[in-house]
Amino acid sequence: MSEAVVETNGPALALRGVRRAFQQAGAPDLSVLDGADLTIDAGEIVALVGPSGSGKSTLLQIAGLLERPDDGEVVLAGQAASGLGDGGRTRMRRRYLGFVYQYHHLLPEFSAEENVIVPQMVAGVGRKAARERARALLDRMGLATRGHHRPGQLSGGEQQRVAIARALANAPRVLLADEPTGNLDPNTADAVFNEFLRLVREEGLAALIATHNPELAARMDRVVTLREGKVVRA
Ligand SMILES: Nc1ncnc2c1ncn2[C@@H]1O[C@H](COP(=O)(O)OP(=O)(O)OP(=O)(O)O)[C@@H](O)[C@H]1O
Repeated sequence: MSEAVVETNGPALALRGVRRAFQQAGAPDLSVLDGADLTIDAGEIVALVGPSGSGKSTLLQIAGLLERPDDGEVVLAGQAASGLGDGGRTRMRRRYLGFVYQYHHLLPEFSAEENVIVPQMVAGVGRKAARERARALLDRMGLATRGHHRPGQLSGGEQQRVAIARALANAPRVLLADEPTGNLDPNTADAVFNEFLRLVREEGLAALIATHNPELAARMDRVVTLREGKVVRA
């Protein structure tokens, strides 16, 4: 099968019959995802909830093409990922996906602005255009004056704002986030989450956001729950 990335209409992200089990020493395999189905339309923001250990991170890893399911299909921007090799999956990930994690994972030796520039240059964007996009995103996250600071010189909330700007740098089609404000105090989390949602809506992205916080989940377009390995309505 060709590894060329093709664009088609349809849902931004679809998971179909996704299964994933982990081996456990001396015990039967642990089935985490057992036929999970989920479709997210372009521009739709979906909260993913479920108890600790229900498989939210596993589902995000599979949706993000970072892990392969044992069975089932991931379709991103109309293209099924299962037929692709590692190179094709990496290209799809770079072209279509942005990630935000609980911990920011910024490069500590680089400034905030450079942290948003680097992934664009990896994707082939010229330095000048990448800098302009980085400045615009940081500005929209309320960090216009902090672009030259390194992560260690920023507060936790500011670091996470930079991580959000970085995730949006290459204008992904789908944003995947795992407890994006879970590391912040409640007030900061609230403010950062509002800005995050505003930016995702302004950019017209589809998003799947795992959270333990029901108040944050309620601000999204739709809430789905992982229960016994399946995606069900909340
Ligand atoms: N690589 C792995 N090897 C073995 N077991 C794993 C692996 N990754 C996840 N698991 C197990 O799969 C289950 C689901 O884990 P996962 O991290 O996806 O849950 P979660 O819903 O994101 O949990 P939390 O809300 O606590 O972050 C857990 O029981 C976990 O221990």
